[in-house]
Amino acid sequence: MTIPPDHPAIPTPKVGVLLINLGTPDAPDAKSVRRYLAEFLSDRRVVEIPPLVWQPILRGVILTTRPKKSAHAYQQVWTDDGSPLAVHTRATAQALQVAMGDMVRVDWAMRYGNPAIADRLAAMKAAGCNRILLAPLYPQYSAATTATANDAAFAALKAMRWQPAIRTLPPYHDDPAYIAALVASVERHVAALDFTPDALLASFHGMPERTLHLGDPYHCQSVKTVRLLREALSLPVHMSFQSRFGRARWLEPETEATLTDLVKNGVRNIVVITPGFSADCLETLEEIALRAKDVFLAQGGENFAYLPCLNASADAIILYQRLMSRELSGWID
Ligand SMILES: C=CC1=C(C)c2cc3[nH]c(cc4nc(cc5[nH]c(cc1n2)c(C)c5CCC(=O)O)C(CCC(=O)O)=C4C)c(C)c3C=C
Ligand SMILES: [Fe+2]
Ligand SMILES: [Fe+2]
Repeated sequence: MTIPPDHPAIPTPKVGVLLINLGTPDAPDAKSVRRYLAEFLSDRRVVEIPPLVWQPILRGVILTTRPKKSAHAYQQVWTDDGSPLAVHTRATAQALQVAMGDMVRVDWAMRYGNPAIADRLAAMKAAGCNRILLAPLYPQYSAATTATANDAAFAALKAMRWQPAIRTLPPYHDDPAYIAALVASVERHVAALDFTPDALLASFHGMPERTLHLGDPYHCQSVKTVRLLREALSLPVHMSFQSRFGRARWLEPETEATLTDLVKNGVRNIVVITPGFSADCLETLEEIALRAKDVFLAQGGENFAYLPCLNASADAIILYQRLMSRELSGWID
């Protein structure tokens, strides 16, 4: 059949980008934190202990003690608009939507809690998206973050009769656009400080050490990010791993121990960045900007500045536009 000349143009495929972050409680109270931790820590990609062993410990010990303590920590960083992780991720999606224009629909979701990945995928599909790029916002690949975000998306697709076509964003730990965004952000924030730093510490979220021996790329990708930062910055750059959980050995060196060693070695003025986090959250704002700062100053440090994550900054939007446009090649041109 030939298409008559007055046939309406075939509609351009509706392409979507779903930014995915880790997830956060709905409110900074023990009940909401408990619900969030129960979902998060029951994920077998996060805690790789057989459920018959792990669930009694989780239900009997962790979920009876940790929610109250964590809720107190969340209260110290909560904003009028909600949890920082959600606020920054939403702002990033909104700014990226403006940057990418009408050809792409940009949405955001959380792996745990709200907005749920399944709900946002359904909404994108209902809006006509038949090609979707899943973009877990983790520069360094980890099964506990990147893989589980994609798992949740594929589980949602499993229930769809008519699935959209899917692509996933690879890790971008050594992408020149990511390093350039971090360097621009560090230089801008350091120029605005009222002290001159002796060194910079890049603190990454920790992982159990066994994941490194099993061949997971997270540690090596974090080390490469730091090497590239070192080559681009004029400050001495150190690295460490934060947010230990449980009794197993985690990646070393640990952040607070590293800060203590740096003071012993004469560093008095430090800037700390958390390049493994795309958005500020409990782990950066409470653990680093508040608690790690106290440790550094108590050990004899004089000046400590935590520099924010890329969040929804202009540097971040330039980076994400570049990353997403590359992955969308052939879908939008
Ligand atoms: C086994 C435990 C954990 C692993 C493995 C883990 C890996 C991991 N996490 C992030 C990013 C974030 N984690 C956040 C909070 C958080 N992480 C754990 C445990 C593990 N993380 C817990 C128990 C918590 C909750 C808070 C607490 O009770 O201490 C967050 C912040 C969430 C927020 O609401 O602000 C982020 C982000 C990465 C990148 C990662 C592996 C590379
Ligand atoms: Fe974590
Ligand atoms: Fe923490």
